Amino acid sequence: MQKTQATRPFSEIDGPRGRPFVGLAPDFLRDPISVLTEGFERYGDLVAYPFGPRRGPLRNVVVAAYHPDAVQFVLTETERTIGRGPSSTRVLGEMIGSNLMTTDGAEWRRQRRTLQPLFTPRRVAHYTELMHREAERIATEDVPGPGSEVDLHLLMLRYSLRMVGAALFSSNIDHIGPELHQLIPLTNDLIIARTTTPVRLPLGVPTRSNRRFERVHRQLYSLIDRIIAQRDGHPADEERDDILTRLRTARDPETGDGLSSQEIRDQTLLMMMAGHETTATALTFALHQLGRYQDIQDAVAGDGTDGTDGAGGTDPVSVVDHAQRRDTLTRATLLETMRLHPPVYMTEHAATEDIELGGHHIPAGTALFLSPWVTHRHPDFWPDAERFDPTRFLGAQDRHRYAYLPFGGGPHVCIGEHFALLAATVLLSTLLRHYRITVSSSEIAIQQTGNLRPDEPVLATLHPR
Ligand code: HEM
Repeated sequence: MQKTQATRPFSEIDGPRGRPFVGLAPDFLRDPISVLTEGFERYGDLVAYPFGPRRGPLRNVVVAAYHPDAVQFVLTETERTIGRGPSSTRVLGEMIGSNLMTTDGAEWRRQRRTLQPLFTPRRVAHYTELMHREAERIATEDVPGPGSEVDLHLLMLRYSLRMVGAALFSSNIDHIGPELHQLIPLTNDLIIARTTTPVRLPLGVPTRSNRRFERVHRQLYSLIDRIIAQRDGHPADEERDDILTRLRTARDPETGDGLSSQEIRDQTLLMMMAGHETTATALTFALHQLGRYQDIQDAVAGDGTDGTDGAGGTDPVSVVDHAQRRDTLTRATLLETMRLHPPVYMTEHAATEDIELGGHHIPAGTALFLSPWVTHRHPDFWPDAERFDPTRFLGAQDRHRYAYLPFGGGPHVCIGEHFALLAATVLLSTLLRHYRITVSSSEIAIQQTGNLRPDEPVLATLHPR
């Protein structure tokens, strides 16, 4: 680390005191978004949060960086002086194996090199027709009837599961929906509990919590094995062009090595878990916002159909063509939704060497938090931050590149970003061409374990247009 004269010591980073011995751990486990937001409002761009004693050998102080300059530093230094949060990554690995989210260094680079070509915008565009087919099915087969009330989140989970199932396995995986939707929050809870426990016994020690952890781990793998076996057991009429086939034939461009079958299980399980719920959450919040703001909804419904799509078009365009365009109100609506409700509202990192961040010295080993939720509301970068205004994302934008990070950034940027945005754009366009949506409540109660998700059904009425 290059220390400048002005570098201030770690101990001078301000932050809440927390409770004796345990610091803010209980408050954080209960309501992380409030702890992060209040820390920023009170102490500013860099905040020290005690998660144990503030001093002594058991000291555990986590630093949250909210200013886009510091966000940029953390994300772009990743794989150099900054790595993943060690405990959460280790525990995630115990649950879902060795994959892009649980490795770093040379092993992660090898995996990323091999998988990256599967997720380029051009490659992902091949799935647009398939996404449109699944979106039409949702609009025509899954909405109970004209003027009926639906749970938007359930509907979006169904869409994103079908879409992920079709893209990953060319299979209809509707039948695993109930099991998976029960397993995802359970998995999150177990991972958080094991990450934050003061004494983490090896999984081989048969404590009650270890046995539960192992049981859920086995259930997840049994699920992925059943899906793969079901898919392989059905001969395809034509050559399949799904992600599983591509994983099986993918080669590391540097060494020519392929992935083992265990690695393929781990990566597909990760993609199913990482891609499915996050996309559904983004869509649920987007539809809910549009239910609140009917004028914006009408504009999005007309986007692409009346020649005023912001992309200079003058003819109505199909959902599939419209989804390929970048500067559209539909896409801007999704981006603005994820500004206010980023499905991944916080990420954890750690300094692997001594660094300087926000003018302070940070010793190696310190855990670092970034929070899209807080940075996306930073008043210096987002005027009138609480206002839902998709036009922020239309046309030329000269804001700080790291003031917006729903998909992270730097080397570990979300590999599924283009896929998720495309799938969500297609669904939004399709559904709004069929229905006008009104919502029953102006707010969505939020559950914050793991990722963001609605805590209760998000009720809406779909009126045929
Ligand atoms: C709206 C939907 C999504 C959101 C908001 C989202 C968000 C994120 C974020 C913030 C990260 C960085 C995490 C970190 O730095 O610790 C990430 C990483 C990742 N995401 Fe996504 N994601 C979404 C959809 C998807 C989809 C559809 C897939 C898979 C097909 C996916 C697969 C991954 C993987 C594999 C990583 C790890 C990348 C690496 O470290 O190399 N995500 N995602």
